[in-house]
Amino acid sequence: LLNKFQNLPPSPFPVLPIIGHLYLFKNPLHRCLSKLSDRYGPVLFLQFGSRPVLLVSSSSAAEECLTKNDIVFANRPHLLAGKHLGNNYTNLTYASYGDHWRNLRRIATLEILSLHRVQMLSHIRADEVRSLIRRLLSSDRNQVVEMKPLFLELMLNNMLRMVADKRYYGESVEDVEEAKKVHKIVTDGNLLGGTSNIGDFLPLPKWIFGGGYENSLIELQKRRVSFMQSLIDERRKILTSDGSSISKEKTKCMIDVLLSLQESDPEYYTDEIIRGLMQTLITSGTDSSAGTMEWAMSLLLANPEVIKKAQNELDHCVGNDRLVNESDLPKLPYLNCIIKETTRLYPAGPLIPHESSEECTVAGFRIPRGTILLINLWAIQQDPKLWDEPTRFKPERFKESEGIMRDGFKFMPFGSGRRGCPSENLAMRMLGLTLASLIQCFEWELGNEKMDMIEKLGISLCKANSLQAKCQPRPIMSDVLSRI
Ligand code: HEM
Repeated sequence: LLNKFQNLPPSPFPVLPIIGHLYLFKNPLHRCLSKLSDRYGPVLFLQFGSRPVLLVSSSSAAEECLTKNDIVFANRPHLLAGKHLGNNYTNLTYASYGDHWRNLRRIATLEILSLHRVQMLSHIRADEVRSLIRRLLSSDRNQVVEMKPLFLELMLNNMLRMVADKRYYGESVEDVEEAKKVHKIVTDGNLLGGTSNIGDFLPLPKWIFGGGYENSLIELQKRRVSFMQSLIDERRKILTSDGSSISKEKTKCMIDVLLSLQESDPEYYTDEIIRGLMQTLITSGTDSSAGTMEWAMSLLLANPEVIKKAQNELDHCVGNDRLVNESDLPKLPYLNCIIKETTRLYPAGPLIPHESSEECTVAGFRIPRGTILLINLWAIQQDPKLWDEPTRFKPERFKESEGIMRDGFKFMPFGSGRRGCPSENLAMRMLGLTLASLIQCFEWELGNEKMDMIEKLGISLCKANSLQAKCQPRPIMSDVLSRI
């Protein structure tokens, strides 16, 4: 009644004192919130403890938020993780909309993730995929391979080589102790960054809730800062060893580019800014891409006819006398449909978080300033009103669509608007090349009798239990495989 009077969107009843609607929530949150929307409507007003939340689960309301109200909703919610891991909300992912965020976003898109630079570093991705293939070739034919760590290490090597020209996993890693340290920094980051912290929503003293969590964040951030700084120092030493200035021609990785910018504008491009950008790319880039790879392979193993079709496409368009490469990807529309269908069912960011900086209206309702917006992308991408057999894995449904990873506001795994993912191009290359290579080179089967598709929502939407698979080199590719 009160909501109606204030023209707020409907709310499930009752709203309890202090905890609000928190009593309704279970993991995984995107599924639970989707059920609430089915029951109470696609535009809901919730109380996460003391914080007001607008939950949007229809494509038309999402469109309104990300077009007409895109600037109003271009902030991120301030949560404890962003305070510590996001360097007091100053990192690209966590920063509020404004000049600072715009600058970081410009540097990321123009200097680091531009088409040109991503293209220039394609040899890194090709190298790392070859290294993964060698690891799979060296495993015993009947051995069950756990895929999750392989994908995580692949994506980490990709990102760390792009960022710092260093690899930490797999073959030819010199310092094993250092590699272990890096692994721990990343996995702790995924764990803590993805933990929901009740203390963010309840106005209770820290010593009751969240004290231990906050201490872990602070301790992790110390380790991260010291690791990132050591990489910067190392690159600075290499680049300036001949006493000359850092010209653009000398730059091999992202830190180099940022250090060359630091030479011309030391006040803005401080080491702190460089560390923040490094950290953002490594944390946003690895878990999301590795998780999506694992979902894609799981769906393929559960649907062997789809692998066959993709193999036919590869044999036809690329052949069997060389490995697939990134420039083949536009010629592989069925592979593209597989990636789309994977990210439809398992979007890495199933609940996209924004926050309103002023009052606005959505679906005719009044949305107060400071409201957290959660767009339930997972629910929208499986909305039975928009999708035929929404829960089925059917890559063919994207047959008529073009290469782009968007279909209005009903399919947008990389988000949309100002805060949309700046790295779609890089992610699609990493996913496309890895998946294509695994399909081209191996026959796959499940490693255990039955596969589960249980979801776990951490920093991104991951498979709770690692995919177990068996693979055999395809005889038709034996010549190529003997040379890599
Ligand atoms: C399968 C892979 C990926 C998916 C599905 C994905 C998806 C997303 C989504 C849904 C968002 C939020 C959009 C919004 O708030 O409206 C996002 C933001 C972001 N992504 Fe990605 N992403 C992927 C890979 C990557 C990679 C590889 C990088 C970097 C190397 C990256 C960097 C970022 C950053 C920095 C943001 C925050 C941008 C901002 O707040 O301005 N992502 N991504």
